[in-house]
Order: sequence, then C-alpha cells, then structure tokens
Amino acid sequence: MRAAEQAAFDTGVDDYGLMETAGAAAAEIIWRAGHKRDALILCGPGNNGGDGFVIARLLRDRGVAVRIAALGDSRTVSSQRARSAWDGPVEDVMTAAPAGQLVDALFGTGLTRGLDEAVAARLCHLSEAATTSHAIDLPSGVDSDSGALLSAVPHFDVCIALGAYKPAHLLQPAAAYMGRLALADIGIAMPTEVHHLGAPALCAPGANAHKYTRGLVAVVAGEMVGATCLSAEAAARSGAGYVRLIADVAVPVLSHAIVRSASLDLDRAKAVLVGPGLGRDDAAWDRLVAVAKAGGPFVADADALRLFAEKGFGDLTRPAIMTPHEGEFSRLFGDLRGSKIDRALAAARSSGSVVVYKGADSVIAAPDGRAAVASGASPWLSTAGTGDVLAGLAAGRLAVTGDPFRAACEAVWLHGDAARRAGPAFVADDLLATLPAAIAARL
Ligand SMILES: NC(=O)C1=CN([C@@H]2O[C@H](COP(=O)(O)OP(=O)(O)OC[C@H]3O[C@@H](n4cnc5c(N)ncnc54)[C@H](O)[C@@H]3O)[C@@H](O)[C@H]2O)[C@@H](O)CC1
Ligand SMILES: Nc1ncnc2c1ncn2[C@@H]1O[C@H](COP(=O)(O)OP(=O)(O)O)[C@@H](O)[C@H]1O
Ligand SMILES: [K+]
Repeated sequence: MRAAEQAAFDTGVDDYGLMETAGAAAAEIIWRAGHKRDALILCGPGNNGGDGFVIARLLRDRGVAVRIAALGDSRTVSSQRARSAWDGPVEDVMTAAPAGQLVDALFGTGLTRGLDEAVAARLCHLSEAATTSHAIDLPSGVDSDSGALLSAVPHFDVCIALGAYKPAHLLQPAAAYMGRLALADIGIAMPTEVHHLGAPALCAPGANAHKYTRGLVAVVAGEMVGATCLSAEAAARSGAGYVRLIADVAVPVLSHAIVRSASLDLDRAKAVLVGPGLGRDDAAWDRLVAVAKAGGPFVADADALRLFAEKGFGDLTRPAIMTPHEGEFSRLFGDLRGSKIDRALAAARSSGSVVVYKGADSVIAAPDGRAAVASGASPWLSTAGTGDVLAGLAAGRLAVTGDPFRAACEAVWLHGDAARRAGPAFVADDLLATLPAAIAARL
C-alpha cells in the first residue's frame, strides 16, 4: 500500500490530496448507508484520524448532525491540515456520548500495538451503543498485515477499505469483525500478486467435446470408502468428462457414471486424486508412491498429506495441488512465520505445489508467488467430509484446465458457492446436489 501511495505521489498527487480523496470516498459510502442519522466520528492521531476529519466535514456539508471525538493531538502534517479545515467542536473520545452512527477513524495501517485497554473498551461501548458502525480502513486494534487482534475490537457493520484490501480484511480472526466490506477507490493502483478470490469464468464444453477432452480424473480409494466416495462424486460434478474410481474393495458410489477399476489404471488421466479415505498404513503409502511415481499431475489431500508429513517427499514427484487444513499444514511445513498468506506462499515455494491452506479464510498459493484469499465462506462448511468434496472438485478442475493454480481457485470458489446454496445445517453430501448450480452460475 505504501509503495502504491508513493507511486501516486511520484506522479504529482500530494499526501493531503489523497486524504481528501479517501475521505470523500468513505463519506459517500457512509452517506448511502446512513443518510441523515447523527454520527460520532472518532479521530486518532495519524492519517486515519485525518480521514475522519475529512469525512466529518463532508457529512456535515450534507446536513448530517456530526460530532467529532479525538484521541489526543493530530500528529501528521496531513491530519493537522484536515483538522484545521474542521471548524466545529472536538470532544474527547473517553467522554463523548454515543450517536446513531459510529465511525472509527482512530487507527488504520499505522497501528503498532494494541489500543490502551480503556480506549479499546470505550470504542466497544460506543460501537455497541450505535445503530450502525463503520470502520475506516480497518477496525482499530486489528493488525493490518496478519489479521491478528492486538486489543479488543467491536463488531463493525461495515469496514471501508481504502484503496485496496489488506490481509486483515480477508484473514481470520479480524475478518469476522467486519460485517460487510466496502472497497473505496482512491485512484491508486495496487501492484500486488495477492488477490481476493473472485468468481471464476468457466466454459461450457464445445460442440466437438468428448469425455476425454473434458478431462479424465482418477480417484484412488483406500480403507475409508465414504471419503473417497464423496471425492469421486464431486469430481463427477466438477465439469470433468470421466471419473475412474480406483478401488480393490466395494465402494458404494451413487453414480453409475463413475467407472471402477481394481488396478491403478491411470491411462488417459489428466489428474489423479489421492488421500481422502486412503488410510495411513504401508499399503496406503505404497499406493501414494505409485501415484507419485506415475509422474502425472495429482492432488494430495487428507491421509496423503499425513503420509508425506511422516515420510517426506524424497525424490517423488510433488503434488500439483495440496489441500491441507491447519493441522495438516503445520505437520507438513512446521511453524512458519508471518500471516496465513505468507505461510501459504512459503509452503508453496518450498514444496513446488499449489497449496490450498483451508479454513474460514482459505488461502490458495502458487510457487511463483501468486495468491488468492477466499473470504466469507459459510461456517456451516465446518462439517465432516466437506474437505473430501473440495479435493474431488480440485482434481476435477485440474483435469479440465490443466492449470493447478486456476483449478484450485475455481474449486475453492465453487465449493464456497455450493455451500451458500446449501444453506444451514447441510451435510457434505448435500454439496453434491448444489454444485451443478454453482457451475451454471459461472458459465
Ligand atoms: N498518504 C497516506 O498515507 C494515506 C493514508 N490514509 C490513511 O492513513 C492511515 C495510515 O496512517 P498512519 O500511517 O498515520 O497511521 P494511523 O493513523 O493508523 O496511526 C498511526 C499513529 O498512531 C500511533 N500509534 C500506533 N499504534 C498506537 C496505539 N496502539 N496507541 C496509540 N498510538 C498508536 C503511531 O505511532 C502513529 O503516530 C491509513 O489506514 C488510512 O486510513 C488515507 O488518508 C489515504 C492516504
Ligand atoms: N469455520 C469455517 N468457515 C468456513 N469454511 C470452513 C470452516 N471450517 C472449515 N471450512 C472449510 O470446510 C472444509 C473442511 O475441510 P477438512 O477440514 O479437510 O474437513 P474433512 O476432512 O472433514 O473433509 C474446507 O474447505 C474448509 O476451508
Ligand atoms: K480505523
């Protein structure tokens, strides 16, 4: 963000001009949400507070009854200028009475430590007493780069991100404190390889498509057939043309379209899935090694990740995609430093695989430094078997696209959308029914 701001300054934009633009964009969003409801704007000592003074002036110009409460003096040149353009009274944050709308412009990206306990408690009180609450750039108390909470933070109805989403807008725990995210355009371009995962554009099969051109997925079964079954069924609804289930035991799949093979037949396979229900014994490891040695692109999930964590990758071909949850991730990669995005990127770089680091804030990272963060996933996904569905989808999209990063992004998006469509209290099997609608919406 600082580099992007500097690039704008280099083209002649000045510091205060950027603050006026940011304040105007934020004031517009607040105006649309609250109109003439009275507002209390909390202004901190830095440029976040400066934004607050600009917002206050512009809302007052529109007829809103605005009061300002500041936390000490304004310490930056721009925030002092914004403050001097405000000719109304300035109250003290610790004693100001609540208002219908609360606007938190105490601290943004410059926060270096948690708020003093009394200030944080006051922020929480004023926010709870308001009908609607807006955080400017970030809720004060949130660490911008990691999404950690450095002090107590209230839940905000809206968080207005200035110029670009920062990691904290998308990563947990911070993201859960922002009911709705609004992105305010402040006219600067962000040079970043990290994106908020957006809806993919998918293609319907062409007129000359046949089952093999659409992609054959081989799904390797093991000792827990239920998990494999969920994966195979998801792969069959991913847009791929053919799913072969490799199982030497009876697997109760629902779809007759899924073709069984007792041996590890990878003929024509564009992607292989190994891990869900695989087991962790020697026979499971032998199967995993056989898949890796076959040399084609494969997705490793669940038990395959446990086995790799125990036995190492050696000189085996690395998976095209790995889909670890928190526990599997730390077993595989140890205690890495930095935000969840940093850790996912480090894991992707060291393994050479696309890593889908799952959770309420799934991060998809590629060895070349690209990353995408999926926010807003349904918490109802925290139910057994949804990871098996995701792994099947990832393998299916890999067979369709041949591009691991794209496939992983598409799979996470479709999985999240299928969950939204399934509503509350679904079981993993229910996602199989909503997947085709999720795909249809992206054609
Ligand atoms: N040119 C710019 O830099 C722009 C910045 N903008 C705004 O400016 C914000 C960043 O401004 P700043 O870098 O001034 O930082 P902040 O306004 O976030 O606050 C930093 C100030 O607070 C102090 N501080 C940090 N943690 C504290 C704590 N827990 N208790 C007490 N004091 C603490 C710091 O020493 C510093 O003086 C952005 O989030 C955004 O809202 C926008 O106005 C757009 C333009
Ligand atoms: N609280 C949550 N909010 C949103 N998504 C979640 C949450 N918990 C888990 N998920 C998602 O649900 C899936 C669970 O996968 P996983 O942990 O492998 O479960 P399982 O092994 O039972 O299939 C992942 O896609 C994960 O991102
Ligand atoms: K803020």
